[in-house]
Amino acid sequence: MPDLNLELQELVAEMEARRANVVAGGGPDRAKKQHEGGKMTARERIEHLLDSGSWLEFSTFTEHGGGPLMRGVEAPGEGVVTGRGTINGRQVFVFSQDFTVLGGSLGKMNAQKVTKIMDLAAKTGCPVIGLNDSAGARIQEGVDSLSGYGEIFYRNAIYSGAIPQISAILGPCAGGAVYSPALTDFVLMSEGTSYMFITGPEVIKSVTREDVTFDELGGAHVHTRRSGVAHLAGQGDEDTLRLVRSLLAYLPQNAKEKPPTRPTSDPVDRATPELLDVVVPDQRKPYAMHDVIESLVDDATFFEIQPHFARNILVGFAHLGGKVVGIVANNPKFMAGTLNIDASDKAARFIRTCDCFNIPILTLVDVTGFLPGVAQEHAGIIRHGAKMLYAYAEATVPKVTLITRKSYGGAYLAMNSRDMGADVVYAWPTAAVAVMGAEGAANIVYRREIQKSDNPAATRAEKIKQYKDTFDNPYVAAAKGYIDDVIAIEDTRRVLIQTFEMLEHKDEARPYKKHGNIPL
Ligand SMILES: CC(C)(COP(=O)(O)OP(=O)(O)OC[C@H]1O[C@@H](n2cnc3c(N)ncnc32)[C@H](O)[C@@H]1OP(=O)(O)O)[C@@H](O)C(=O)NCCC(=O)NCCSC(=O)CC(=O)O
Repeated sequence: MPDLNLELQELVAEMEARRANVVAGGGPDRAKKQHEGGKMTARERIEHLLDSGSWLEFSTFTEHGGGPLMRGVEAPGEGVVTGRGTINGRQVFVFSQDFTVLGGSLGKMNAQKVTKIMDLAAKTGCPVIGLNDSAGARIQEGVDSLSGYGEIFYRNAIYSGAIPQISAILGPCAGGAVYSPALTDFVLMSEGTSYMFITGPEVIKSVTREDVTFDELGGAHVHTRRSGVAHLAGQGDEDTLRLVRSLLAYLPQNAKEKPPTRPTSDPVDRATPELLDVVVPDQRKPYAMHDVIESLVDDATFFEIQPHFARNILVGFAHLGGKVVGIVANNPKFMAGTLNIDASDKAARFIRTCDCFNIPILTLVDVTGFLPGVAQEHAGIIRHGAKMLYAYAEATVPKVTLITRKSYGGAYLAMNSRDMGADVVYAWPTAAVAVMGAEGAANIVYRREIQKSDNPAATRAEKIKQYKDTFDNPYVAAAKGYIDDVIAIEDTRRVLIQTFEMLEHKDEARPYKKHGNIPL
């Protein structure tokens, strides 16, 4: 009879030895290289991201998918660490690519580890967070690795809108690999240590002869400012992971739930007299829309998304009376708050994100119109601007619009006017709703009269005043029911909170369709 106890001890020891081998990943030298490059290892990142003690790992003993070029190759953990944990007590699923193992490259079994936790996340209705640090498709595994990407992209698309998907880019993310993050709801990058591109500097040099560094081509600075590919950037791994935790606090677990509430001691009826000094009636004086938002929301806390991209429009999350709202606001400080292609894309995407995840939308309007110009027209502002209209109309979450000052022309509609589906529209006494500004309007409508006049300048001034007196106010629109009420600036927080409360159980049906066809 063998000694059962001894046999069991040996089995346990074997499991522990195997596990230790996997946990060591590519070994201390490669881990050291990660640290020297200013990066954490895959497991250190998980520890920083999740609540302490909440980690439950899966697929620890998965091995690589084989093939002639993989004979004799060891890949402990298969280059990715996968499992579940909690963030502020709420369950999330995580995959963390391990650059110390074959450069975190993605092969067949690596992809299987990832898709397993994606499927579990979908079945249990929880967010998925991907920590990306990978050299891309595993060259030795050929088409199997491409297929692996396909399996992940497919799920990214299928689960889109069902559960939140967040990507943190903490190292290389190149070639086909970029499309998984691009298909998720939010992309966060780490400043200085991460990059994303379809083809790298060497290929670009050989094809187009352009000289560009990794960072200039696809670093966090470029993607959060110019391309709009990334939504937020942190200063290094720790900061980026902190941002992921913060972002999650504004999102529900899945499309069937509402975002968590956040208790606040900020009174729901707090008056905001400070806004009387911010929004002055002189239409030419810009003001900081950030100041307006911070005055209105709980604890002056606005979690801005894409703060450096298309700064003419602001989007982000905040709480009103403890409940999450998504805010879309023109920013008169930048390009006079006009709407252009990038602003339309940014806003439309954000509106749809809010709608997917049951987040009511507050729209703050101060807009003179779409940005005029040949470049914008030729680049398709019609197609892009249409996305905003579509996204607002499509959204069934509570939608409240507040016109702070100007709201002119097509942009009036694109900023969620009543006709475009706003549930309630408010205006401040400083608001003006018109087809265009008084100067432009007078020049067109009274051109002949001005030309014929003995004193064209005086006639022009008189006509401008006439137009202003008629339309430069909220009352024409209010009289026709396009504005539900003109409200006191200092009373706005209370009014907004009560209005969103009123809309809390809004239920709006749409006609049967397979899915809509948003202009792209
Ligand atoms: C990402 C890098 C810039 C990182 O450079 P570093 O100097 O930091 O690291 P490194 O080159 O020493 O790589 C670390 C370890 O990962 C291995 N390694 C790197 N890239 C790999 C890959 N794609 N497949 C398999 N192994 C790979 C290296 O051999 C090395 O192993 P060891 O530690 O044992 O020495 C570089 O590795 C690189 O350019 N890799 C190739 C990227 C690429 O072309 N991927 C395929 C994309 S095609 C694709 O995704 C499909 C598409 O584009 O559509």
